[in-house]
Amino acid sequence: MGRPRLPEISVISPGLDRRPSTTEQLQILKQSLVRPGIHEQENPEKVKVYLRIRPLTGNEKDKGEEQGCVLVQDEKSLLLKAPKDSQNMRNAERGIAHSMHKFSFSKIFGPDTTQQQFYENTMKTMVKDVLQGENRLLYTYGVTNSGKTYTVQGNGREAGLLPRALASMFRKLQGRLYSGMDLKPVMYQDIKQLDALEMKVEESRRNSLLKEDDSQTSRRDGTTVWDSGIGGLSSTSNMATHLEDADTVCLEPDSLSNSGEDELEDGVQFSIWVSFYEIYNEFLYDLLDASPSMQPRKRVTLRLSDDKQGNPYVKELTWIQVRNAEEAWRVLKVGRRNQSFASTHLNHNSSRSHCIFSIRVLHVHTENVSAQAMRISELTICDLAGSERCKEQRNGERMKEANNINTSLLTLGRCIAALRHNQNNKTRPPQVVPFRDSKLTRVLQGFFCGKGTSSMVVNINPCASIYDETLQALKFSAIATQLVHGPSTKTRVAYILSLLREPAANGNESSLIEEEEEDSDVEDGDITMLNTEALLQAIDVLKKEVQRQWEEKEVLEANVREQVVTEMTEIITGMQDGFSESLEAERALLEERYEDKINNLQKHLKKFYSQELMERDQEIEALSTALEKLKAQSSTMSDAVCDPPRRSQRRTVNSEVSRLHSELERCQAELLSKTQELAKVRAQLEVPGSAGALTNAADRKLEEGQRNLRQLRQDLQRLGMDLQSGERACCRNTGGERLRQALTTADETLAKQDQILVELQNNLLLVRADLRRKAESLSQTQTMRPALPPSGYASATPGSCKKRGCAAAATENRPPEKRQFFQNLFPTHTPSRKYNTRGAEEAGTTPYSRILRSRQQSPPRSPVPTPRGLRGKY
Ligand SMILES: Nc1ncnc2c1ncn2[C@@H]1O[C@H](COP(=O)(O)OP(=O)(O)OP(=O)(O)O)[C@@H](O)[C@H]1O
Repeated sequence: MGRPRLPEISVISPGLDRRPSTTEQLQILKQSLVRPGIHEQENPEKVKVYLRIRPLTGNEKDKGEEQGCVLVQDEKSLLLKAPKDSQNMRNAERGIAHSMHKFSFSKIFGPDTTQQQFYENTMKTMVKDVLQGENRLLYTYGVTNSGKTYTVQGNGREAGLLPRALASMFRKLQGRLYSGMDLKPVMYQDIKQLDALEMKVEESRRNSLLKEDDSQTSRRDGTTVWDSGIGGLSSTSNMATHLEDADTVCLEPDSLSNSGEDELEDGVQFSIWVSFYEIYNEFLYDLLDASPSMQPRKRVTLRLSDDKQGNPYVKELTWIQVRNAEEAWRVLKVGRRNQSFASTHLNHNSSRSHCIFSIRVLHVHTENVSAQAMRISELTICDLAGSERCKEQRNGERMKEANNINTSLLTLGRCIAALRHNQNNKTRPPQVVPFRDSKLTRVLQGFFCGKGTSSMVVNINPCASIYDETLQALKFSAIATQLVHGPSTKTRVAYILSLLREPAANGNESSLIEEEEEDSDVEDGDITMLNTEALLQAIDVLKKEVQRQWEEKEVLEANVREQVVTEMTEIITGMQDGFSESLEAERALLEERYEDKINNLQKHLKKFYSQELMERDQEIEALSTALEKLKAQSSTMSDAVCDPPRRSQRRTVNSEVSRLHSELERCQAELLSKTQELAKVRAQLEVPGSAGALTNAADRKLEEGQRNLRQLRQDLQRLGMDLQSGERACCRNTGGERLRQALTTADETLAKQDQILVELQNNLLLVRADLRRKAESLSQTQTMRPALPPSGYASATPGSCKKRGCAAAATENRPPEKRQFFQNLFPTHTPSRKYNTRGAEEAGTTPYSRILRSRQQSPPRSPVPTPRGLRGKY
């Protein structure tokens, strides 16, 4: 079953709507007693969180970004509705998130709000408070491209909060400015009395900075390259920023209408000093430390330090005394040029650093100009870098920046959450506020620890495509809306002491720290006032606290891991589904495409073959008509013309065939006679006494036989040719099956003759081998019989041997010659060869072979070779 359904709307910041607790009510009462009139304000101690919605650009509207996901319900409530393509909507569909979120703010400013209206409703009071000696911080928070820089610095003649604040401040201080330069703010909030030389240095620093502004203004198109000093990477600041459009701030008259004369303390003059620095990749850079050189140079990083009271301050930060709003504006412009900008996928001129512009006001009593008698107040405006999803960054440097930005913003969020926890849970041990975990929170720490108050401006961009990021930013700000400006937050020592006083926490009923000590120096950080035992116990308590926090973090980590795994699994499942869907679609598409192809092919083949069939039918038809015609012609000619010549031809063939047969028989007879002669010779050879003579005779006979054989072969060849010509003649005159059959028969006969010849040849070979044996035995006999007359034998034996050798050589050479002859005669006719292989078995069975065998008994006949031409022809 699915998860339990969540309510449709989540109310993220209930803090604004809840009634203040009794303690808070008491505090408010106390405050109202100290500062009369404050009770009239609504929740005066609550941290102000303003929301500003920027208008959509024409381009964004064209892209369909306007989907009504940001709805202003009234001046304090905002409703976010997840657009359909957002991750939030997907989560809502799975039942793990809400699709609508309601947020409450101190005040909401819609897209139509002008810069002046925004200033009047936010910063105007802060300027007044600062001039009355208070410390104020305003910081902007939001996704990149949501309008933070526009809100703080402005755009062209649409001056933002900062120039307006400067202008307003100088307007209020008209006639009340301290002209001397001998007092300078240093460290956290101290004042230093300068000597003549130092004053000179300060003077020249200011002048060189203002001169630089002049020179930069004159070459506005150039680009300064700064070496950020981090990994040798440079950050380039484009001078043609939107601030450059306005050399002077254009402020509407009514915003300056109020002179602050009546609000300012009597007998006090004011000296205004400004500083401008940025936190880029967790390094601090002085933006007013500009030298006139145009060469790229390594920027010097600033260090953070703590004063004696543990208040953090930026060491060696440049402070410039400004005498009017214009000078302040020029200083701001110089600093702005040195700021780290880069083009992100959302904002082509995105601030990649947190920039902090501070105005310190020295309240100088005209009667007593010593540093000790001074008061100092500060207005700090912080333009935070935009939070952006790291995965959107395609560039390594941008990714690193985004990481650092997100880390410091996360730390800020943790600090705010811890502060809220401490404020809301007064009975429980307080949490350590992790100010030290990032540079940003460290430099802003004072404003969160009761040394001043802070206000937050949340900028949002109503584009549907960045809805998820906007939602995160608003959730972040929702925590801040629950903060109240409490008294000074406890220092670490005070925190330890609070742990020691907590009997339930350390299990020790008798607290080691006496209540009386609470307001003593210990509370302010002097830990040496404690005795050793107390310190040891403090260590134990701290160990336990560390252990507790460790366990808490482990649980948190496990939860986060589980959430990440769940989310990743969902993403992977989503991806899998997507892939299988696209695979299915692809398969369907391919199937469809191939089906189409097959159909096409079938159609074409069908067409092709039907055409082919048609053509064949036509051909058959034409051939049958031609055949019919031929038949008709042949039938008409059969009786009258064809008969006599056919009969005569047949006669000619028959006579030719019989002639050939007789010739063949003659050859065979001759061969037989030779064989007989050979046999006789063999018989003679068997008589040892007359061996030499017999061998000679046999040799002679053999020679003769060879000659005859050659003659026979020639005859056979001739006969073949004759037969071929006879066949040709037959073919010319007779067409028809019968002639072909006759020729085939003749062919077969000839093949058989051929076989017989082969057999004869084999016989001859045997005879020769026999003769050779005889000759050897004869030569042996001769060696054994020395009495024989040497002349006859000596002349006869070698000669005969020689002859025999020659004859043997000649006979050995014959078969291949003969084979060659037959092969030449029937080069391609396989049936004859087949016949040769099968001849042995068929010779005894076919009637013709029987005849042949009988012929071998009778006088030999000459074999008839098969004419090559005829074989080729048929
Ligand atoms: N209220 C507004 N009215 C008109 N234009 C605005 C408003 N707010 C912002 N813009 C315009 O929107 C664009 C982005 O604004 P801006 O540079 O101030 O965003 P950002 O939040 O500072 O971005 P980043 O964090 O990346 O620096 C600018 O062109 C700016 O002029």
